[in-house]
Amino acid sequence: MDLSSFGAPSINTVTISFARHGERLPCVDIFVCTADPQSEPPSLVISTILSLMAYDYPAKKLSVYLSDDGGSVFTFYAMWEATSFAKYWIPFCKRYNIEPRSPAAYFSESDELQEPCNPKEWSFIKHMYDEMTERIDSAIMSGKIPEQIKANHKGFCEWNLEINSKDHQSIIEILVDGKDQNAVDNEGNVLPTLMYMAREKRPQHHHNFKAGAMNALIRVSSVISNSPIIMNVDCDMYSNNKDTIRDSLCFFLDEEMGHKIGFVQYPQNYNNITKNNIYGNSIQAFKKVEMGGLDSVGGPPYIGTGCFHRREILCGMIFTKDYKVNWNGGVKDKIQENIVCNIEEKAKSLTTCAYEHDTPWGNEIGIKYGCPVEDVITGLAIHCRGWESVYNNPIRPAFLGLAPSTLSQTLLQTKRWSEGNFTIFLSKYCPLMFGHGKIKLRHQMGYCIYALWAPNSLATLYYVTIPSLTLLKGSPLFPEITSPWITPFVFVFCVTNLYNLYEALSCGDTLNGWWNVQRMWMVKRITSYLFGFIDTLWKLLGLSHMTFAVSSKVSDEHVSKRYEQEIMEFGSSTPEYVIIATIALLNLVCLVGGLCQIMKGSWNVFLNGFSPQLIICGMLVILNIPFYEAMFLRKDKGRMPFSVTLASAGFLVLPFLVEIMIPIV
Ligand SMILES: O=c1ccn([C@@H]2O[C@H](COP(=O)(O)OP(=O)(O)O[C@H]3O[C@H](CO)[C@@H](O)[C@H](O)[C@H]3O)[C@@H](O)[C@H]2O)c(=O)[nH]1
Ligand SMILES: [Mn+2]
Repeated sequence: MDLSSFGAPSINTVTISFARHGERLPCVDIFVCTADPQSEPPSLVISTILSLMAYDYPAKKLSVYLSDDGGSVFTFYAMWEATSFAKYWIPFCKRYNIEPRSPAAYFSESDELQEPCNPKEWSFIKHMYDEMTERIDSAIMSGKIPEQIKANHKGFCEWNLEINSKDHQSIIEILVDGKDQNAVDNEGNVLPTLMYMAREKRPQHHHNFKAGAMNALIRVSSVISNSPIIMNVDCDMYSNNKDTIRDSLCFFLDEEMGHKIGFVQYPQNYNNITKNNIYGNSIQAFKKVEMGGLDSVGGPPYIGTGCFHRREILCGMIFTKDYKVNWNGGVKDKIQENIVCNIEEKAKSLTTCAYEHDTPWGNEIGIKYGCPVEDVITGLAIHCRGWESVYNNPIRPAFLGLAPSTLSQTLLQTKRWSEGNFTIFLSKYCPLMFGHGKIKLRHQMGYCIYALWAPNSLATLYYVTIPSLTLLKGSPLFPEITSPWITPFVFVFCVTNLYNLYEALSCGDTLNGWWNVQRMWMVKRITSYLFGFIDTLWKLLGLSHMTFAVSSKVSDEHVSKRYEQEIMEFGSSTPEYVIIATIALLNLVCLVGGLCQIMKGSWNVFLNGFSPQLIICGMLVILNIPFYEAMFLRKDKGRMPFSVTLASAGFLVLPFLVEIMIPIV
């Protein structure tokens, strides 16, 4: 997508400003968040960290910060290991100009030596990497870290017996101090600053999930590097392109328009999407067309990862026409303060549970609290303060991460997002309750549409049940094709779907992939959006509190195998599956019943107007094929649990019982 057609600065003008800045290039702080060593394994986290440390950007201007909400000694240990490995990895990457710079991704992409590396060196680095991951994994397996390793860093002392992820003091450890003359790689080049943070957690204090972690990082980094640009990624989103920092700065440094730009957002790309996108997690048209198109109306929303912000705008600054940037942050502070311990102590005091009490943090300053999509609502607030944003979608993806790889994880993630979007919608009308009254209607329009997911989920339920029932019972509860208003409806339905199909195919999706996305939309509407809606109402009534279920980035061997083969994963019983199975069975039973009636000749399908029912029901049955397989044909562990099939068969009988008692006329 050519951004310039939407009014964004073109790369040409920006390359010029880049050349002009030279040594005066701004410092950049990189934030990485992790929350749970089980769903986000430490070796995954450090691969991301290493890819970020190896950016093609002056190392003395780069600082990488990890926030660990899991407060895990294993994550800290992995970070300590990564510090030593970085001394070999970074010069290796730079010497041979390799991509991607996440060691996990690099070695899994190329199990064999790649040109132009020196074979000996390549094997040496690979061996070193394998040994490191083995040490980390075996420490995790055994549940403890060898004493001789612990003796190497004072940081390990922070973890005593009483510590757990929900109850611990602030832990701040500077692993590589960029100001230290001795912090160099094995070729004597400066290393980027590297820091580990686990903010204080106490059971009686709410910690505001990722938003709280990001805000703690903003404060901590302000006393360490205080760079004017902040980039953030989720712990699975490794850098896949060594030039991303330079590319992004081009937008901020643009002489004509740069001063208006608050943040530069990259798409969320995944490296684990199957050929036909079985869970519909990657929608190319959304990434290529819709997000890009938003550049013409002030820019895309902030989507939580793969984003560069000005520090000032994250701290609440309002845009003014004569806004002037000070690009000097970062370097100056590095020279001023030099005693690591002092800085660590100061940083700790900024990450206590009580620090934010009675302050504007989480509202006017920093990432906003109280919304499960803290990213989107924060981005909207930034737009409301007058800033624009830019979407950049280079051909070589800037970041690659992990999409949910089971059905339940996908539905859980969608539920969180639907709750979040619904909360944004409500925040307009209940500002007191959510404290985000400043969102303007214009910025909100899109979210009104999201909010309609609740009625939408009900409408979907209607369209997946009533046509079938009508077909079976022969009573027109579902409008017939002959009624005057249904014709335009059918026309609109067909045209939008055909256009949608065309767009998907032209953006690189497969036909099968498009079909899978349709199935997932249906499933998400009758489960995630429905439950998301109910949960948001619960919260509104004060009956429950906000949660943030971290999506798992690992699955066991058999589960991943099925994922690669594009076999849907069920396995355990959940209410969502009962809904899915009930609807699927209902469609099947009704289609069979309807067809039997036709065979018996009791009504002429094409003359008395039941053909739309037949078509819709038939399509739904085809859409539901993987669910029938999961219920009746599959033998593997990921099949639909028998209890779910039984429960849905029970629910299926209900409408027929109702009919016996109150006959449908
Ligand atoms: O208490 C928490 C919970 C989560 N996280 C981190 O937040 C990130 C996103 O969590 P994940 O489970 O991967 O959620 P996704 O649905 O994949 O995340 C998308 O949606 C979120 C909002 O719902 C955004 O915050 C993310 O940036 C965006 O990638 C991960 O790095 C987590 O480690 C924390 O740091 N603390
Ligand atoms: Mn994620």
